[in-house]
Amino acid sequence: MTVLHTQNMSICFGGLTAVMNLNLALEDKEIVGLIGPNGAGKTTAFNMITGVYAPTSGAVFLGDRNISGLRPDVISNLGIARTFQNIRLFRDMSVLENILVAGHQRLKSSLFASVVRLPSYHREERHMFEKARTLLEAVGLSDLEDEKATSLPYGKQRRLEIARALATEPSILLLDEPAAGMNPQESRELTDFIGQLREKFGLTILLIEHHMQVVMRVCERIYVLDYGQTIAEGKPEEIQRNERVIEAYLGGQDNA
Ligand SMILES: Nc1ncnc2c1ncn2[C@@H]1O[C@H](COP(=O)(O)OP(=O)(O)OP(=O)(O)O)[C@@H](O)[C@H]1O
Repeated sequence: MTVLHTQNMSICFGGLTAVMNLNLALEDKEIVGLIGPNGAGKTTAFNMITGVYAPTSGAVFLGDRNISGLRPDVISNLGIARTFQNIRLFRDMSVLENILVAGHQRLKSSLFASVVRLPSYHREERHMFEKARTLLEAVGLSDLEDEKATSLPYGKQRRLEIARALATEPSILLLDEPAAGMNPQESRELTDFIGQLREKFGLTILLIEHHMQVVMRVCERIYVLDYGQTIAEGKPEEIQRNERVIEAYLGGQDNA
């Protein structure tokens, strides 16, 4: 079952077509890679799927619903979450507080209930703490809940960022270069972690990544962009053999 697809999704910035006629489909619980050289249009594709930009032409569908151009918060509420290339944590907050803030959008209590602290709000708040702790346990950060977010080692900050995205209770998770800046040990752990996330949270995952070992190990299917155009789509072994891909991208990478 296709859970998300784009239909000839395109965007122009002035004279530059950053993404042209992208037809990408995610099947339920698939892990799919989106790769390509710098400036190929990968993050821009994420930005259109998550409502940061509206496509200039074409559309994004979540199930049967056309979500093109909806606001990012609306799209997040519909179950699409993302992480960013540069880690975006609340630097001075603890690990637990970072999760609590992210889960806030799922609160049902009214402003009035929270301001006068009605029992219903207390119940919901307690539930929020329980959920945040369950999430931290699931991503292996339980013992660090009181640490300042930025005091964590890099790999753990990435995990926390992913946990923050999960706090919005998504069904689809978009990861933008999660292995960026990681050492080989951390990126091996990340590969396993992404696989576990799908199982634990029943997620469909779309992954932008330059680290080819991570992509080839974790993705079941891969789309390759170059100058905004889709130059290949297929299984990892097909992509590795594809001449156009090798020429455009893999050939220039020493970690391919
Ligand atoms: N808001 C914008 N205004 C103008 N040009 C933009 C804007 N956003 C992206 N671009 C351009 O669109 C193209 C695609 O950029 P994008 O960031 O999507 O590439 P990418 O594949 O994610 O690259 P990288 O791997 O380096 O992150 C680039 O030429 C970029 O300069």
